[in-house]
Amino acid sequence: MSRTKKKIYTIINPVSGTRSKKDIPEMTAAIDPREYEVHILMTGYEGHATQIAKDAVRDGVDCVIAVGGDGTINEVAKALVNTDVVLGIIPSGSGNGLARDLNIPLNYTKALEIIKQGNVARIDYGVANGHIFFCTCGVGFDALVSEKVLNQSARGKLMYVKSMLDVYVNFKPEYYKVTTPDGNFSDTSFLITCANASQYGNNGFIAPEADMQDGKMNIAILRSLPPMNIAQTAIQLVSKNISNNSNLLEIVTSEALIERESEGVMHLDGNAIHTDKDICVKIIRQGLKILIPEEVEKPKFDPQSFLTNITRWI
Ligand SMILES: Nc1ncnc2c1ncn2[C@@H]1O[C@H](COP(=O)(O)OP(=O)(O)OP(=O)(O)O)[C@@H](O)[C@H]1O
Repeated sequence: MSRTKKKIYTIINPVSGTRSKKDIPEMTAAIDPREYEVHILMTGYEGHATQIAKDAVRDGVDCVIAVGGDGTINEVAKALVNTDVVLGIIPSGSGNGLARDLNIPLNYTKALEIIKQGNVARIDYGVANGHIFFCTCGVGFDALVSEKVLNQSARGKLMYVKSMLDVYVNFKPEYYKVTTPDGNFSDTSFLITCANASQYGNNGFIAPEADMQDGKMNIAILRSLPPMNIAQTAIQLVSKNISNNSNLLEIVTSEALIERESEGVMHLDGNAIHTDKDICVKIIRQGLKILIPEEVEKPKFDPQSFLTNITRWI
């Protein structure tokens, strides 16, 4: 008697990151063909990955493999939360924050091996004014940089650095009031980041202690960033030492209300959107099933990769 095969959808964002993805359809199609029926789908536009992932849920697919960066993973995963469909990741973006945080290798073959191992974990996700995020969301400087990047036709690190400088020179800190069950804050700030994952991507650790399975977020509030502190703060970000920054305050909590002076931009997993003056952020505990390495041990600070990280950020 023939057994029904399990179904996998592989969703590939052809424009994410800079690495070629030409081998990925063949690689994923070769996942044990006796057991699995693999469908390969390319995204054609922004938001398409969510549509395909919703179809996957409706079609009773067992696993969706997202091939892209944090933006693509966000689009796919938000359709899978609170379902039994498991997310697999082949990191192929620019920052790859979620994959790095979960110790998923950036190498395609190794990432596929993790998927084949079939170790399913559950991770938390965040909701900010109804918008789902998995890594970080926030307001202030990094939200404005995300918005600037979104409006550029060029891509690449140079454009990113230029956008940061453009935003920095015109930056006016806003006044925020943050109310949580675990502590409050009110003052002007350079940025406020709600971190479910410990990093923005590219090993820029804004909340090195954040844990994606604890039902909480680490709210990192950087009160100011004077020019003479920029280099030191960049070093602290890549060396997981941002807690030594005297301008940083952290609140670990499961929900928060962020009030600001007017409506404006907010970023979610590096993508900028416009939202209300007040932002309600909540963490939903372990609402996403995901394939991760069996031994999830967070990488410790590695002095050898330090220079590489610094080069990436500056
Ligand atoms: N065919 C397409 N054409 C144009 N944009 C697309 C297409 N498919 C997906 N997108 C959009 O591409 C954007 C960028 O993707 P993604 O964030 O995965 O890559 P990245 O920015 O290189 O990586 P990271 O977020 O890790 O830095 C997403 O916001 C997504 O909506």
